[in-house]
Amino acid sequence: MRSSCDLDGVAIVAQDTDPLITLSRAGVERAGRWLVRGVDLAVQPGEIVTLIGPNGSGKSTTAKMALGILKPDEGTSARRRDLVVGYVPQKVSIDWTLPLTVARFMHLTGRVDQADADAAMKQTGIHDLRSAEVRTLSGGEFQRVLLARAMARKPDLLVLDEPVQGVDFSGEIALYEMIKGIRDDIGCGILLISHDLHVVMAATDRVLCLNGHICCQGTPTAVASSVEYQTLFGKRAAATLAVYEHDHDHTHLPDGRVRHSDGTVTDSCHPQDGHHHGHHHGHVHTLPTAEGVDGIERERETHHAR
Ligand SMILES: Nc1ncnc2c1ncn2[C@@H]1O[C@H](COP(=O)(O)OP(=O)(O)OP(=O)(O)O)[C@@H](O)[C@H]1O
Repeated sequence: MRSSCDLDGVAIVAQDTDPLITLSRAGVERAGRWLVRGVDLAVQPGEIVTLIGPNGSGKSTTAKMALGILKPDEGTSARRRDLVVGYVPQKVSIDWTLPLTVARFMHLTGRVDQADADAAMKQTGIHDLRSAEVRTLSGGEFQRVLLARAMARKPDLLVLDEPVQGVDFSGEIALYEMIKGIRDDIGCGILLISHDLHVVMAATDRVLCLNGHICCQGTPTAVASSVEYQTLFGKRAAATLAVYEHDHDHTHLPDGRVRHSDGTVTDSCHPQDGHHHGHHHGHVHTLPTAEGVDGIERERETHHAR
């Protein structure tokens, strides 16, 4: 049984068997423009859902709607009652001139039990860094500190906005292994945001590709058994990474317009676009880049080059 929507347009889900968070046909509009529209999304306990899409495609906006930070202007956003969320945002504002140790940073926002903070620091491998100044940490260490801080809350849902940013390839693999380990240990749901359009965490149950709406969704393909990927990534990486093959029936043009499968061009995506399942290539998102309009295909090359 669900309670009715409150004044914020955010429904509270009463039943423990419902998903942790649910978005139904949800959208956010600013200054007459839909940042995202028509988004259906649910995350169950223990499930890993990865949102992918190019820069500005609405991934963070979607996550913020799911968390209730942003109110949908259309559709609904529902969360389980008393849902505990661990959120690692894309950007963290810190006054780097102030001395701040890792141990203090763990308690900076919100109350966290010391025992939970210690356990989280151990699990993310940063316990030995607890007396270190946050400003001296490497990118990978700082991401692990953010993860530890989110975990110490013992969340039902962990929301990670680009957790592997600023982290090198082996650090990325280590972080993905850690995130999977957290899910296995505490059984929380995980909503992961990534701008890598092709390579996702292998433990991902479902991938949603956003570009102002859900362009396509499905399960990634495991690459662990592929000799080609083992050669490219190494054995450990191939076991941790998977490939997502897109399936779109329309093309996003560099000027923001959309070409549909029947050849017509419209100013924006229709909310009813997408929602396709299955996996095959044969689509192209053309995005403006310094060199021209080669967004996705270029990213694939970049990744293979690593
Ligand atoms: N408050 C706002 N007012 C107007 N436009 C906004 C606002 N917040 C975000 N946007 C715009 O909405 C679009 C989606 O932003 P969002 O941060 O959700 O994208 P994203 O997919 O997470 O991007 P990135 O990969 O670059 O982090 C962008 O074009 C952004 O400029």
